[in-house]
Amino acid sequence: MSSTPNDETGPDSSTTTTATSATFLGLHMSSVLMLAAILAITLHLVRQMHLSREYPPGPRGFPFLGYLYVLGSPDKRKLFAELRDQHGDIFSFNLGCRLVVVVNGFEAMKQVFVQQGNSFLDRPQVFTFTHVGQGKGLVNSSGEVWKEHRKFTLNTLRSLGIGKSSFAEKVQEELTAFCNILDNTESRDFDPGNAIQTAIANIICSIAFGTRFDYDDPMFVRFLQIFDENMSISGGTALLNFFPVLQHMPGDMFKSRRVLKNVEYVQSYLRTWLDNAKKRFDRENVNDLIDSYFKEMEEKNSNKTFSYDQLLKLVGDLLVGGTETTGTTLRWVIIFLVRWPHVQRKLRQEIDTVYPEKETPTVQDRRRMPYMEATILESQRFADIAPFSVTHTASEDVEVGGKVIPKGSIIIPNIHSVHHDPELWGDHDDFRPERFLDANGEIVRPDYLIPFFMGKRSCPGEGLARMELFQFIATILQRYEIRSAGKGSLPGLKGHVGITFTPFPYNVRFVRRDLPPPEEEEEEGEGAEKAEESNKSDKK
Ligand code: HEM
Repeated sequence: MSSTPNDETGPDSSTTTTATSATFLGLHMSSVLMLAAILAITLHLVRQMHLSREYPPGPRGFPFLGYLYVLGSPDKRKLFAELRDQHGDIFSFNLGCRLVVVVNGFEAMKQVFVQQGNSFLDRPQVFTFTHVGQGKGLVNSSGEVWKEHRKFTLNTLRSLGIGKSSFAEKVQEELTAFCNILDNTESRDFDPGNAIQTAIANIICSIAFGTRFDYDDPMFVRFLQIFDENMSISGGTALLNFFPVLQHMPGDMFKSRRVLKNVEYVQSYLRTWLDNAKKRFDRENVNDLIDSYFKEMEEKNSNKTFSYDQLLKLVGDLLVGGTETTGTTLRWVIIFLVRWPHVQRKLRQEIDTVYPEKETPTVQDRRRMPYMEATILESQRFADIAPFSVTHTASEDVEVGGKVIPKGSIIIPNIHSVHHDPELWGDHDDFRPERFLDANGEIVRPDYLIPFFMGKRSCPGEGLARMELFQFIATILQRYEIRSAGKGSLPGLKGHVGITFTPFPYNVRFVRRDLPPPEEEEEEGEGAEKAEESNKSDKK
């Protein structure tokens, strides 16, 4: 039955049959709903247009969906550079239900994360932080939980002597095990990735539990594999931060269920370590981070947020934060030393001068080794392993440069835009440690080198990482010459941009300096020339 204009007079019409009124009611309701939907969409669009004039400029994309193009972009470093050119240092775009604000360049970053830093300390309330990170521990928490756990972590790392000679011995112990692995390769092609990751994870384990694991311990190997898998697949779950409804899709298209299962596995593994530590806890004999935490819990100091679950997350955070980052940096350093062999040669000379009797390199000698220090700084700048740091949110509406960064928006600090800013560095695409040395060969470290980020939420592991990088590189180069793999194939400068920027797997050779070179090895000079030549044509 078709509707007539009369139908719209309403259900009171005396001649209307029951069927007609049902149809009429249905049509009436659907028209009302449609009108309401159109009105809501119009209001939303008008509001968005109005608000977007107040927000930092940028592409707005489709209604409700936002700037989807960013999701398909293979390298966000390039996309953000283009958007910065078009819209300025602070630009924004909508993505699903969120406004994303990207902060570029050193001055803008200082303004947001230092000068107005107190309003940008928190983590956004989105899938990554609320579901994967459970809003607990240190990396994923905000407010009081974050404040107390941050203070505890910094104090404990300090009291354990991180960055000082007492702890340097622990790092050296691990390096002995690591060098055994390299010795066993007998100068053959070898991918050092797994060994590096295990060594660095072991150092965090000594800090957390006072223990280390064998490189072939099956449980530890499995644990690290799960860790690794989550680093590589968790990028896919980022979509759920912007379109949370997708969490409820059947199957596991975004790998979120897999990521959460892995998190559960890691938690249960850590729980057994914690349970054991709890059993042997002796408040008079506190030697590691877990014991310090138990002691704080017992004494009920000012810490109101401490709990077993928070500790579990904190230990996981230190393992994630401290293993992937330092390990990835070391993997890049090895690539750079093979691709720029004159840098490797200079470093070996410096090491041999400071340690003529092949004494064990120790962190106290850092000041006597400016070229080493400069190479570490340049590697951190050039590799830029945390190109977008970790996302923050605004805890209130904040005005920056005449625009409003609204409460709850997702804020991306674009560290890459600083480390590869031609105005700051000039030849930013060249690997040149000398940029950190003055005319007297002394270190100059500009404050716009920010691999550990800036402000109150900067990396608490900086001291440990700098110590590890120094001791690993100095010890490796004292013992080996690192050469390209067979047939002179060079490890590449391209990698995967995820949470960190990681190199693709590669092989190199660690040739013992104290043994005669293997017979079929080409002379260093030959491979070195090839490498220098290749760098000219193979820019990052
Ligand atoms: C070369 C090595 C490292 C680099 C480049 C690095 C870089 C960073 C960056 C960029 C952040 C994010 C700051 C922010 O929230 O914006 C961060 C946070 C963090 N890092 Fe590191 N890191 C390194 C090593 C370490 C180590 C060795 C540890 C372990 C002790 C560690 C533990 C953490 C933790 C727990 C956080 C979260 C801090 C917070 O939310 O308050 N990192 N790191």
